[in-house]
Amino acid sequence: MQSRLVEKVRSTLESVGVKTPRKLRQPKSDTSNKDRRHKILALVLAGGEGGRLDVLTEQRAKPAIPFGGTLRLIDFSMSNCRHSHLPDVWIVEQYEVFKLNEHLANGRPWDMDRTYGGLRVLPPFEVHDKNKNDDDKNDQSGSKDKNKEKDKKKNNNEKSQDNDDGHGGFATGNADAIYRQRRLLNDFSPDLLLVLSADHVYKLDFRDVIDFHKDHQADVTIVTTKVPEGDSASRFGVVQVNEEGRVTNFEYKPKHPKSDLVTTEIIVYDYPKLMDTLEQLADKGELKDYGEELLPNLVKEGNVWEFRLNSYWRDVGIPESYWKASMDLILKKSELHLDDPEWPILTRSTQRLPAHLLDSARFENSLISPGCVIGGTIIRSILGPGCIVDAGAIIRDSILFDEVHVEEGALIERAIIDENVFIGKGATIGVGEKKDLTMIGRRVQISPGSDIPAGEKIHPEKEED
Ligand SMILES: Nc1ncnc2c1ncn2[C@@H]1O[C@H](COP(=O)(O)OP(=O)(O)O[C@H]2O[C@H](CO)[C@@H](O)[C@H](O)[C@H]2O)[C@@H](O)[C@H]1O
Repeated sequence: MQSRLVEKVRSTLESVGVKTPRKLRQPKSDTSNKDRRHKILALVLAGGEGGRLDVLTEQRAKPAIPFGGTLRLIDFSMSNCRHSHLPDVWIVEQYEVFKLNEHLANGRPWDMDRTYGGLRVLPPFEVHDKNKNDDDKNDQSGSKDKNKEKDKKKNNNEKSQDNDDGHGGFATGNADAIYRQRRLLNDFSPDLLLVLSADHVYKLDFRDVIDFHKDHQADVTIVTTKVPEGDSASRFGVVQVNEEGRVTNFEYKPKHPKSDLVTTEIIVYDYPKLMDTLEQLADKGELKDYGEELLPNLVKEGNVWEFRLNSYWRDVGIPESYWKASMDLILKKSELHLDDPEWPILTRSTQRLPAHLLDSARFENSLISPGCVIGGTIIRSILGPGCIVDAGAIIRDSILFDEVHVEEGALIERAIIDENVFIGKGATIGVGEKKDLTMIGRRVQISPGSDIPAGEKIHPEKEED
């Protein structure tokens, strides 16, 4: 009744040329779990080591890396889930969980901290190991066959770190990570599983992909995009499609890509089909990443479709692409439009005072986060919360994470400086002919007058006890 009235108001307004707000437009399909025909679960894979990001992921999970000063990488998948009104979002974790969990704050930044549904974090876990218990009993009874039993146990462990039928333990890739959580997933029993990574910069209404998937009665829908400008298709899953949009070929990071169409790591699966396939593959051997066995197998079966994303999408899994996407925030602001009031990228931010820009400060096209105190010169750079840049220091084409202190006379060029770094008076970082990015890990102290040449990577200092 109410919706008919809303529809009438909307059509009257639009008939006289008034653009109606999103709230009044026709609602998209109902993704609420009350619709038993399509129970949808979003699964965000956030447990990879992200080793290609070098010193930035030595002490934190890739999804928890800062982006644009105040955001973290996982904010993009989380905000897209929230704005797409997905009722259940689960996060699969494994590597460096503490900082990530602190940021997730039980889902509060995305209004997902609910009693029923909302955010659920899936850490790696151990389950009952019958072999282990039997061994312990034998040990206690002082059996003469102790060594024989130990050998048996060793062989079992070599098979995998898991137990009984493969639940739990640490995953060897992201397909394996999904399969290891199958008990919880099966209990929830979704019809569709939306699998996302947590290291991409984009905005997308997942309801459009889900509608497409249902319309095509697909086994799998892969969101694809043209390989981003200046990037190489070889570091992605590369797909070929026919004229109706069916995926005809999938190659995992091929040396010689046959197309410029790549997967965005946004994939909708028919859940029973996914589990059947994982089950079959697990029987044959290790599951590893889904690009290695899972997707190629499903594509061969012939019911995998592409949903083309034509708007901004960037994978930021290597330093160069992370740096470029960060610079896009400054140089291509309108393309990304991160402060769209209808689709804001939400985050858990700490309370800070506004940035304090001193008389001596000079700026060119930069992003300065709250809590900064700036006396120096900042050119095309991004500063996270709480940075201090003393008068006479110059920062150019660089990214500083939280709480970096740059002293007077220091010069920083084309560098990524992690949180809590101190850069002493007159030090130079990344200055020279070489174009390679310079990266300084967390808590590193650069002494006054030091020269850190372009391309250098300095490992983070160990956490204090
Ligand atoms: N053990 C684990 N537990 C939980 N999460 C984990 C995990 N291992 C990795 N992940 C997560 O999975 C996501 C993707 O992982 P990577 O960034 O390592 O893969 P990559 O982007 O190279 O390939 C990816 O994208 C290409 C498509 O371009 C696919 O073909 C390929 O299978 C896929 O890994 C990340 O968000 C990561 O945190």
